[in-house]
Amino acid sequence: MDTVIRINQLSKAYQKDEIVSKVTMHIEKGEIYGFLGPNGAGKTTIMKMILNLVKPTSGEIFVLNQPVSQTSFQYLEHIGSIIEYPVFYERLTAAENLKYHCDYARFQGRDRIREVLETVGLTGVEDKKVHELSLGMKQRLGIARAILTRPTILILDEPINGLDPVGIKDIRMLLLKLKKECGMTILVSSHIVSEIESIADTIGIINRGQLIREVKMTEIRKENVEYLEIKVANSKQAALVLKKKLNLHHFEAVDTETIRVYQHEVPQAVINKELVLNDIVVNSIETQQSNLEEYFLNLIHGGRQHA
Ligand SMILES: Nc1ncnc2c1ncn2[C@@H]1O[C@H](COP(=O)(O)OP(=O)(O)OP(=O)(O)O)[C@@H](O)[C@H]1O
Repeated sequence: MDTVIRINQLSKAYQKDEIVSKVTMHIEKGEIYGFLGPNGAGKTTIMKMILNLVKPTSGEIFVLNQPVSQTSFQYLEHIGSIIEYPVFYERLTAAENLKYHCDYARFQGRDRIREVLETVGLTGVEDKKVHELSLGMKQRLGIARAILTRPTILILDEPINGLDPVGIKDIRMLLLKLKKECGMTILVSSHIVSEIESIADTIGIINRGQLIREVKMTEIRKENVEYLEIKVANSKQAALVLKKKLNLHHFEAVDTETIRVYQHEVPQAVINKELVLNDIVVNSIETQQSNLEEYFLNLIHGGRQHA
């Protein structure tokens, strides 16, 4: 696979404060790269450095195999972006805002305006003034503007921030569509794991300026532990049966009615039968998987999170 954005040992300091520290990242062609980290971790600063809006203190950035330097701007025609939030002429219409962007970018293709509005699901609102649009619509209009000149890379800084569940779903669907139908490479940041988990191909986890993990989602799914969650009338008694009768030892009673079994060698049906034979009421038994949220919190806080 081609690496579209390669970042090597990138650092940024303001005065003596190093807010990005030796970050190395690889964003592959055609993937959605979820850039995850708590507020203030350094995500926006890294995105700004990729876009040549902030000068790195040290390290290297390559976009489409070309090194980014203070004087390189040509590569930016391959990138569409929204950093922080999209800013519009609020009293102009959606279409007028896009038209101005075409002029500004010296892009000859005004018929593309209708096309991008359709892509982002804003057909019919071209004549609405921007201040009349909802936050979710503004975000989608921002994405329409970012893809107007047909860039191959899209960089979005927390595009889901502040949106309601429907707005979040719309953006997720839109990003998947841009990846699938337009072959775009998308770098999208978020501080909320669940917003990105279902669409990302790769996750980069950043905390306090350091990239603590870059991992394919397929790997995370493999790494994440599968366990059997059993709901019983009395988890203490059930634990005794698991230990004494089935010789299991890797399990935990999460509360008085829930047991999680992390060993896989004893089939679910056998566990169920043994509990029932020993007069334990089993209300449900099902396979579960710890999710990215737990994985993320583990990495950020260095330990499993308990409620
Ligand atoms: N120009 C600047 N001068 C000094 N400090 C800055 C500057 N820009 C950012 N910072 C600091 O760098 C740190 C990282 O900020 P950044 O905006 O990159 O984080 P982030 O992960 O995008 O978080 P958020 O989601 O809150 O925007 C913060 O502590 C911020 O206050």
